[in-house]
Amino acid sequence: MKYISTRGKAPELTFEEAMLTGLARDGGLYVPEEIPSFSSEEIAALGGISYEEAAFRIMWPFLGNAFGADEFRACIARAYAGFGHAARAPLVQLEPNHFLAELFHGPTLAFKDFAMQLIGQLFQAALKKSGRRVTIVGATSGDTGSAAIEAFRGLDNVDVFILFPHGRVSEVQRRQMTTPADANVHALAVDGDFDTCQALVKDMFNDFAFRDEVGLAGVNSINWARVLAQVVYYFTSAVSLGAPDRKVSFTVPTGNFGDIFAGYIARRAGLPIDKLIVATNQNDILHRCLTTGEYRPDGVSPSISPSMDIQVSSNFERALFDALGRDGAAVGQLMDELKAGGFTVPQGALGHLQDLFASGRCSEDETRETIRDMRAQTGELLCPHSAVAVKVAREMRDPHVPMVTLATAHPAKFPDAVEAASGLRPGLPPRMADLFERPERLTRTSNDLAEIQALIRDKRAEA
Ligand SMILES: Cc1ncc(COP(=O)(O)O)c(C=O)c1O
Ligand SMILES: N[C@@H](CCOP(=O)(O)O)C(=O)O
Repeated sequence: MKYISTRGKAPELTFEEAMLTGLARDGGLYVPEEIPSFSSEEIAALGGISYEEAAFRIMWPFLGNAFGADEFRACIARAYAGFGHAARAPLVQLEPNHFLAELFHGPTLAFKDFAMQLIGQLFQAALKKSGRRVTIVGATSGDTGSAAIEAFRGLDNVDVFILFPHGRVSEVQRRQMTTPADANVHALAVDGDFDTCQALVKDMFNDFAFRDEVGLAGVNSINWARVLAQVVYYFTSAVSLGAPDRKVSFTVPTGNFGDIFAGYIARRAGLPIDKLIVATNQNDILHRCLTTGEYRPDGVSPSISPSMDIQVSSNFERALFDALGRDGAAVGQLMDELKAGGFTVPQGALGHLQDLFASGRCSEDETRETIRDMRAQTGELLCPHSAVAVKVAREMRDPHVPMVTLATAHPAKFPDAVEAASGLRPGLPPRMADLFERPERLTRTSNDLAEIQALIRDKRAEA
């Protein structure tokens, strides 16, 4: 199994190399050269087995010979052992033929734990063998950062630096990043928004001298392993609703396009998915692009679903690559235009994207109304991100096809917004009950690349 860059100019890599590399050296993102395909019998056989066994069967064909089968099974077992629900990704019914996949039972209460807990294990296994030391630098709008810090804290061979937009994450998210005392993890509060943080991370990858000096690695969804681990719950959800004999649709609260791209991979691998619906908040660049073909970021507008406050959506590049017939030069051209302000998706590629993805948008008022109504009608207390998706799913779903809406975070990560909408203040699980008493440790910084690189060098030297 080989991995190739969406810009077509970086070396082909194995799964393990792609995982440890993050961004390709030509600025592109790694994707599998070919997508393995599962037969109807193989999909049906996922029914009734554990989440861990399903995870093994789905991911294994993507790995090549990166890990031994027993070694990979052990990594999966350790990754999901700390989840607070036996099913890992349980489905609850909201209304006839509409289900919620609760993806927030992991250690940091967001869907990011599904991938991050696993790649924490895989990094550890790979680095132990090679004796390498890496510096993980990640950008977060709140959830990736806490999941990464939780997955990598205290590990040998890894230093972690998470850049988050100062003042633009919830207090719970910030404290999840700033309260772990482990010396190898560092939370950096950066002036700017998530796009600023993500651009800084990409600039660090494109500075080859720095990249090689510190052994840079990435755990944002630019890392293929992140996307792969998220493919699993599409299969497990669909199978429990009748796949492969029945088609199932999904609505996904979307920001960086990683989660919905995992759904696209599941469909390419043979899962009978009817509609894949991109749900955006008021930062609706993806919805606008999928309807008009114009991709022109016009500034992030802070919302009550802050983890989706993104305008430069990294993984859209992976979808464009396929829509453009895997033409790396054409992708590179559009990405150059993006740097200069934006691009227009060529007609043929737009038609292709529209066949693959539907989309909808949810305003701030609609998010609040959905939280309130769903609590009253179903008893389910949604986080604002999940509410964005539930609203879009209810508007766009075919009542005859089961719809799974992904619930990507626990409401307790956003207690102020949820309380303002529903009158109920969701509480943190007992293991996090003292989160607000724990001492915080963070570094404030400007968004100057050289300043942040110097900071990373200093902190690595102290470790
Ligand atoms: C709670 C939550 N929901 C949805 C999203 C959007 O997911 P993606 O960036 O994979 O599109 C994020 C951030 O990524 C998130 O943290
Ligand atoms: N919403 C994310 C943004 C980063 O996305 P990623 O999936 O590319 O890591 C966050 O919470 O940090």
